[in-house]
Amino acid sequence: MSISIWKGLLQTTKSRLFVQRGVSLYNGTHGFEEEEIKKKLQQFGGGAINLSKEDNGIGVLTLNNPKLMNAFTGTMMLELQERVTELENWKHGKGLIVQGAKNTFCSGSDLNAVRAMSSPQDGMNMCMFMQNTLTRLKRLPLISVALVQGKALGGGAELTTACDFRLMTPGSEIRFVHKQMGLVPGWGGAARLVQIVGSGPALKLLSGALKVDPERAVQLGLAEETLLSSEETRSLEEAQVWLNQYTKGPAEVIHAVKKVIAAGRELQFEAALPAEKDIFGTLWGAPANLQALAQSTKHK
Ligand SMILES: CC[C@@H](C(=O)O)C(=O)SCCNC(=O)CCNC(=O)[C@H](O)C(C)(C)COP(=O)(O)OP(=O)(O)OC[C@H]1O[C@@H](n2cnc3c(N)ncnc32)[C@H](O)[C@@H]1OP(=O)(O)O
Repeated sequence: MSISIWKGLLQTTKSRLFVQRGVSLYNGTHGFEEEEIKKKLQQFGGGAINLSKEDNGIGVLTLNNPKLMNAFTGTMMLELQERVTELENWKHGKGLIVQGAKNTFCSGSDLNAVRAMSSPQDGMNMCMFMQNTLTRLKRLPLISVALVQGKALGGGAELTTACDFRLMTPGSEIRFVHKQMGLVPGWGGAARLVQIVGSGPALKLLSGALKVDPERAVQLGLAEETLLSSEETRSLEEAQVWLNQYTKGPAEVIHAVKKVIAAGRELQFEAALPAEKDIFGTLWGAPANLQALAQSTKHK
């Protein structure tokens, strides 16, 4: 078989793998033994990841560990994976808002757990587990927004990059503090930050462990806008109004919109085109398309 045919097969396989639900980045050959990692994370309890799914197709995922500024315990990492699996299977879902409880976002990993999991293998296992989950979160066929109230630090800052957009309240802050801990991002936050703001600004944010306020975040393209209210309930309402602009219409069309954009973002151009074709094919002549054709052709 010629090289070009092999290349074509590889790209088609990649584009098909890309859209499959729940595909893991890592397996045993990387030393990733998921059941072992889950047992380890289970030892570090506290907090919860709550998910409410509204009839309008908007979900609200809340990191709920306010005593520790919504730091991620081991069991919260496990619950986040469970919620992402639930969202992958939410047929009527169209949008997702990720927030923290008690008007602050997330202060990263629970340092009590970090101190107890300080072996290289434990660190790598937690890293691979969270990379898997946050990659699946980013690839959800929903339009996702991180509602940043208060502080988003370390792994919390990385979590904001695993959403499609970020909205920030007055006085809030995103900060990649990793360097100050002798670390770099490990949950995929560096790779995603480069995609969002470019390598130059990303290098400054990481090497300077810079505090990014809403104004600077908007300038960098890291945030869409600064909300009017810093009050917990009101800012969530503002975020829901913002997201509703983009989630009107049938869920299957919103899912397809997110999938073609994700394909363009993550695949080589020659692989993104067949992926887009396959996604287009699921809508052509489908109910939403036929209904639109039966109505007026004028777009308001
Ligand atoms: C891949 C990245 C990942 C990793 O390497 O595993 C990480 O994310 S490492 C963690 C990175 N995050 C941090 O270093 C943030 C540490 N916290 C702070 O800087 C501050 O707490 C704050 C978030 C800026 C808030 O400050 P402040 O408003 O002054 O409140 P307190 O500091 O008093 O915090 C209240 C309470 O919460 C506890 N807390 C806060 N963050 C964490 C955390 N990440 N892990 C565990 N506990 C945390 C803090 O200790 C206080 O508890 P009490 O002292 O018991 O009241």
